[in-house]
Amino acid sequence: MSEARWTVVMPVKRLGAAKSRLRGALPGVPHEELALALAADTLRAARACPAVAGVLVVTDDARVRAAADAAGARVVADPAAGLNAAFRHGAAVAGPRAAVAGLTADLPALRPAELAAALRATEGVRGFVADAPGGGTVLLAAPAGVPLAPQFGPGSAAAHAASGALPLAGDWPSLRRDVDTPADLATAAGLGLGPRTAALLAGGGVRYGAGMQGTVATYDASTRSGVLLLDDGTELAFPARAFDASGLRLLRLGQRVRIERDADGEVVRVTLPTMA
Ligand SMILES: Nc1nc2c(ncn2[C@@H]2O[C@H](COP(=O)(O)OP(=O)(O)OP(=O)(O)O)[C@@H](O)[C@H]2O)c(=O)[nH]1
Ligand SMILES: C=C(OP(=O)(O)O)C(=O)O
Repeated sequence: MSEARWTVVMPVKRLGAAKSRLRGALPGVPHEELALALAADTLRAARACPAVAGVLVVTDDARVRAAADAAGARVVADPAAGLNAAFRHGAAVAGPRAAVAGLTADLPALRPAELAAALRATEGVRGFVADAPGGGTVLLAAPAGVPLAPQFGPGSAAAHAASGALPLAGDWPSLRRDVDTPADLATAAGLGLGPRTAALLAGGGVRYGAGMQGTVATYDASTRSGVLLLDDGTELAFPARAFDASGLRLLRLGQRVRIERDADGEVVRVTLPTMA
C-alpha cells in the first residue's frame, strides 16, 4: 500500500480575523498578507508530504480559497461555528474511510518529512502532537473509522490527552512551531520559513521584527550587551553590536525599547520607541 493515505484537514479563519496576536508584527506588510503566507506555507508543506493523499481546507476566505485551489487542495465552506466545528466538518467531508489528520494552518516552517514522521508514529491509534510550549495542539490524527473528536482551543493538549488520544513524543521542531506571536515568528524564521512567509520577511527592506518592543531586563555597560524582556515574557539576549547600532549612550533597566532582528532572529538594533 502507498504511504500516501492521510487526508489533512486544515481550517483557516477569515484573514482579517486570523492571527490577531501577530497584527503589526511586520511593519509595512498588511496583516492579511502575513496570515495568508502562514497558511500557504503550511499547505505547501502538507501537500509535499509523502504520507498525505490530499488536503482539505476549511475556510470562508476568498483569498485562502484561491491559494488552496492553486495548490491543488480541496476547499470546503467553514460552518462558522468555531475551530472544532471546522475540523469536524472537514473530517465528515473526508468520509468514514479516510484517515484524517487535523493540522493547524500556522506552521510556516513545517518540513514535510517531520509531518510524515509524526503521521507514521500515529499509525493505528488516535494521536496528537503538542505545540512547542506544550499546552496547545498542532496535529490531531485519527485512523479510518475512528472519530477525530477535536478539542482544539486553550489547553487543547491536555484535553486531547484526557480524551484518550496518544501524545506523540517525536523531535519535530518545525511541526511543533506554531506561530501565534512575533517571538514565535522569529523562532520559526530560525528554523527556516516556507517561501511565502520568508518573502514577506525579506521584502520591502523591512527588517524582521522592526515593530517588536520590550523592556531592558539586564544591561552590562562594560560589554554593551544584555537581555531584553519581550511583551510575551520571552527573554532575548542582545550583543554589543545591537547596542552600538542604537546611537544611544546607555540603557536603563526597565527602559522600553524597540527591537530589530534579522531573519535568523538575532537582535541587530535596539532603539527607543520614539526614534525613527
Ligand atoms: N476555518 C476556521 N479556522 C479557524 C477558526 N478558528 C481558528 N482557525 C484556524 O485554526 C488555526 C489555529 O488557531 P489559532 O492559533 O487560535 O489562530 P487564530 O484564531 O487565527 O489566532 P488569534 O487570533 O491570534 O487567536 C489557525 O490556522 C486559524 O486560522 C475557525 O473558526 N474557522
Ligand atoms: C489553537 C490552539 O492553540 P493556539 O491558539 O495557542 O495556537 C490549540 O492548541 O488548540
